Amino acid sequence: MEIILEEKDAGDWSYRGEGAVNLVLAYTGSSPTFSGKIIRVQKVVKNGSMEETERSVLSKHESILWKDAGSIVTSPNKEIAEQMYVQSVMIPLLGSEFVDPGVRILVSRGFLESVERDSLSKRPGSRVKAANVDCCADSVMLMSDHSVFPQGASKGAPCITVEIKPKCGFLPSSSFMADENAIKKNATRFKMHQVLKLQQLKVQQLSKYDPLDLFSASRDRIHEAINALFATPQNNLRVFLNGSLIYGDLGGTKFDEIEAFEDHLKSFIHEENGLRSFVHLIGEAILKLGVLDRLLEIQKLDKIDVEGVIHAYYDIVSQPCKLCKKFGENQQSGKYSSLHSIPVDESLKIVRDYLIAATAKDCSLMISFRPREDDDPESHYRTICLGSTKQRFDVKAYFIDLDMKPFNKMEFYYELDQKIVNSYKQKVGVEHEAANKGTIEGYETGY
Ligand SMILES: O=P(O)(O)O[C@@H]1[C@@H](OP(=O)(O)O)[C@H](OP(=O)(O)O)[C@H](O)[C@H](OP(=O)(O)O)[C@H]1OP(=O)(O)O
Ligand SMILES: Nc1ncnc2c1ncn2[C@@H]1O[C@H](COP(=O)(O)OP(=O)(O)OP(=O)(O)O)[C@@H](O)[C@H]1O
Ligand SMILES: [Zn+2]
Repeated sequence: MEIILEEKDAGDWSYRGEGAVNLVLAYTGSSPTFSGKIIRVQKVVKNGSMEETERSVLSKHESILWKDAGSIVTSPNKEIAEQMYVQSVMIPLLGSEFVDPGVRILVSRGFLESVERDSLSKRPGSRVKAANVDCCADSVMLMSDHSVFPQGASKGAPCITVEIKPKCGFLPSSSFMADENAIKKNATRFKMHQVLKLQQLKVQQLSKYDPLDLFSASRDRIHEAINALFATPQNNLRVFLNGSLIYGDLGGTKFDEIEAFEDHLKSFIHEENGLRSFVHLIGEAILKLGVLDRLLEIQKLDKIDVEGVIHAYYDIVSQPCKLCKKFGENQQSGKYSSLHSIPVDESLKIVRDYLIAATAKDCSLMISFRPREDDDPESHYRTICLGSTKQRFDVKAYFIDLDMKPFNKMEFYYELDQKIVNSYKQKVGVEHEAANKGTIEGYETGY
């Protein structure tokens, strides 16, 4: 008989955290079916009207875009289409080892309403303001809780999990980028976006993290990236001990005291400088599992940058290209005309690849460690040895949030990109001016 979560079951699920699109709840009850599991519950934007047709099917253009990708298009509703996207698009690219596609389970409206009520006090105000639980959904995604190891052997051993949102790990080199945006070839999207986020008060300080370091495959640079993530975790780093947050910001909870975090590490890493060793442990896991290499390749499916892709988008939606119109006939007959003269299948591939890359630029990675004792039975996990203490750890890694990015976000993507590069150029311009002024003033006062 198919399981349906009803209102009476809601008390067994407790708020874990959320992103922009999903609320995540962990199971706290005693049923073996759900032990060690979480559910991802879709949210719906507040004041945004969602038509019934929008909920149940892909848009017309999405159906064309994904027509050859497994059964995404024939899925009976959007939730199943999302799951098919992970199965038919992301797993073949990322490999199945690090992806848990999850299963959908049915829920009643009463369950969702109850979950919404119970989690309200734990949710951050900004997220509550932006979206509610989508109480009209009829299913949620059930997945393993990747912040713990499944119960079994080594039961009772502590588990530490680090969650990293690596963001885009390469610099674009597309010739379709406007000359005045050449700065994009030298400054990462992450670094530039930080400037805009600071202006918009979305972050309190500029992050020290550089995604190019994390993806570099160089041990020292990876350590540098992880240290920077600890210095400015924002939404790029979280650490869990046995499923509970101990460092970083999740939902309404925030832990940013590095000393308190190091105290937690003491029971896990038998060394004074636990943080340094933990950073090494994460670095070894990234290198040994090779888990970021494939992700980077998928991110690089964004070959021509949004400044090129947007032209293909207008051809697909059969609208006059707003960019070519804005920048005039010269540009139209210039470098963008080649994009406007390709067959529609090629335009579709360009946009499809861009959206797949967008998923890979936005997902997160959860890497878990559990100490292994010499007399522990054989483990099917990979093992990492920490050089400094000679301790051995089981390690596992999973990507989370491999959601399909909506086709109708393309114009938004282009506009956000321009906003990011403009605010960064402005900042760099102001700094140059200030530096020049300083030199001139120094020159003047020096004589
Ligand atoms: O555009 P970006 O790079 O800011 O990424 C968005 C994320 O912002 P970030 O910069 O990581 O804080 C953003 O994360 P937050 O809400 O800021 O935690 C979302 O992940 C968003 O994706 P979606 O709307 O949930 O599909 C992300 O949007 P997509 O670009 O992945 O669609
Ligand atoms: N399978 C899982 N196991 C453990 N924790 C999870 C799992 N899936 C999600 N989480 C936790 O819940 C948080 C929110 O989940 P998720 O990133 O899927 O939400 P989202 O709304 O899709 O995010 P985004 O804003 O990036 O689109 C994650 O940052 C992570 O801490
Ligand atoms: Zn154009």
